[in-house]
Amino acid sequence: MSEFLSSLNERQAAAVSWQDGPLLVLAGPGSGKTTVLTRRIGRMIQQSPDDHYRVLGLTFTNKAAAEMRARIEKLAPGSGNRVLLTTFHSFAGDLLRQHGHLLGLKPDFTILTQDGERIGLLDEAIADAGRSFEVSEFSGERLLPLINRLLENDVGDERVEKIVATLPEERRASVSAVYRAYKDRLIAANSLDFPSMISEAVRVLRTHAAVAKQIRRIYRYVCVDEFQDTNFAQYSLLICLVASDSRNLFVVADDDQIIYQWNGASPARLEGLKRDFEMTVLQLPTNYRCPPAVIDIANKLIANNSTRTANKDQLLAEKPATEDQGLNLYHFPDFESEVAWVAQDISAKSASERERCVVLARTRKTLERAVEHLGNNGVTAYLANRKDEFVSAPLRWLHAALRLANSSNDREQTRRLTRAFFALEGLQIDPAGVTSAAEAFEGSALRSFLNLALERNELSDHTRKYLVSALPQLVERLDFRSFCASTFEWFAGLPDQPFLASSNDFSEFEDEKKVWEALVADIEAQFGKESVTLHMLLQELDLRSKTPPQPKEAVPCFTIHASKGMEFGHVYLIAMVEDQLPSWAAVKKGAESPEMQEERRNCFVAITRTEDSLTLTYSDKVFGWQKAPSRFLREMGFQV
Ligand SMILES: Nc1ncnc2c1ncn2[C@@H]1O[C@H](COP(=O)(O)OP(=O)(O)OP(=O)(O)O)[C@@H](O)[C@H]1O
Repeated sequence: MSEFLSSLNERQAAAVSWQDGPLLVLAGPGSGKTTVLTRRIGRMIQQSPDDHYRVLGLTFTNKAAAEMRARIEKLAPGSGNRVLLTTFHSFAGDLLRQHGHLLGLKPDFTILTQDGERIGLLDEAIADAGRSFEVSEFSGERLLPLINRLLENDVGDERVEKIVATLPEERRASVSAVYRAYKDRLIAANSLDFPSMISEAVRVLRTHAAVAKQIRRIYRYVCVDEFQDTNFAQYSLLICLVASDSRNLFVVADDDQIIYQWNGASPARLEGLKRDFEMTVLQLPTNYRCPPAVIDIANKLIANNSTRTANKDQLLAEKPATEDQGLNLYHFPDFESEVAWVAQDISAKSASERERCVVLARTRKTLERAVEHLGNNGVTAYLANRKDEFVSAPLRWLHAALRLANSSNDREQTRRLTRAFFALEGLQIDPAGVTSAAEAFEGSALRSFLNLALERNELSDHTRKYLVSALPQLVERLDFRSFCASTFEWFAGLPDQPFLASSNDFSEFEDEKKVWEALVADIEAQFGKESVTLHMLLQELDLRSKTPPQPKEAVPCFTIHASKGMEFGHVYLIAMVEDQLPSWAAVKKGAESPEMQEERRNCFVAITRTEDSLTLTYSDKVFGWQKAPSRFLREMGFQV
């Protein structure tokens, strides 16, 4: 038997052996979906040494892409140049760097990562559209969610008015005009936001058949992990990428794990996929992760959702039952005693078992209490905080300098550069002065910054030397690698400033330096070091979270969304009350609402992270409010 099939069950082996045509692997948590996806890619590459086609694997997070790359490299060493494992956004970014000129984009386009920047542009688009809006009702801030939805749903200009049909007629035309103007503004500013990266990539492929044909020739096989999370624009991209004659699309998905409905994911997408690609469906019901008692309550819970795929197989536990079943439910008078107990229970475990624990909850607010109680019991806890931008002054300086080298007189980046410089050197350089000098000086804000800084007598020798040698590396030669190295040397040589070391400007520096190095290494591994240009580096950095890795010995406290795709020895799912899980919003929408079904899937995802034991807790009072036990506890078969 091939090494790619060893220890797999019959259905998993069938999925790994699948060669041509469309296959949907529809399976529950812990059933080996990621395993079969990576093994199939490894097998295909290894068994076709004389072929040149590439396999494209699309994921939602860079973490998942990196993990799959590592797994495939282990299975089929040296396969790197025949596989592209990347996120939808990174793929779209790469496509637009190469072909965006067909839409008027330059390869060094900027990604707008902050809502503030997008709102500013949208306000300008409202003015461009020449509509007389009442500002309070029709501001960029108010319109942004609607624009997001239109972009995420790949709504063409001609369909906008139908989509917003509930608005009065005059407003419909206005939304349509602003939508068009916003997209034009983005292109004119040589920038994109996250949703428009996907929709513009779709536009290139739809309007330029030769480009689509070339991509389909290179990537003869397309695979998607966690397909259930795709929004409509991502699905449209997929349709453009898969050749309609061969339909070599391999998708793994679980409709019971759709928890991004608010981001455009929908149970209907899987139905559309089956219909559009005439997918063969293969189910993998065997669960290798959870104890049988957990599988039992998971099956009972999810059976209450009415929008599931018809005929979906129940999960079957592969693990044998143990005496204690690995399942507990505890009830407390109030939330404080609940989290205090959880913290004590975790702290009483051995160090090695503690490392296998996780605390899960629907909201961060409840997790913050758990972190505090764990700390009181001498246990370090880790509450992941998604970070889209660096916050320490050294990294802010580095990032702003690189961004300015890429878009030479950007006011916002100039402002960030001068603020970071003040934190590092204690010297105030007026950003408006830099911008106006740049306008007179070939447009380079970095060059004008250098000139203005060098005029200042207060500049330390160490910093003067750095600026004189390093900034020209960047401005004249775009040698960002030497610039980064010189910058880190400059940071290391800055005089100790103990009063600053504890301030927010510096406290995260060491962590952020490691994150920077890891991100750059990851980007270079994905694209090949020599191919990474400055604008590519910046765009890819914008697509990646700046969150530092979890300290090894810390107990993670995750929202359910953050725990997706992971597994833990001991799971503590806390605050199992109405208004928490299910959320207040879902309770308001009603028992049969799509929101309530999504909450049930959240609960399903949470409990199926369990490898050995699941502990559910709830209390009568949460944050001072009387709360009823979660309806999901009853649905799982508990008497509450
Ligand atoms: N045939 C098998 N024999 C033994 N263990 C297996 C087998 N298939 C998968 N596993 C194990 O089951 C666990 C879950 O596998 P994997 O992470 O691939 O599942 P998944 O379906 O992607 O899960 P989720 O949907 O929750 O992300 C892993 O620890 C994996 O090693």
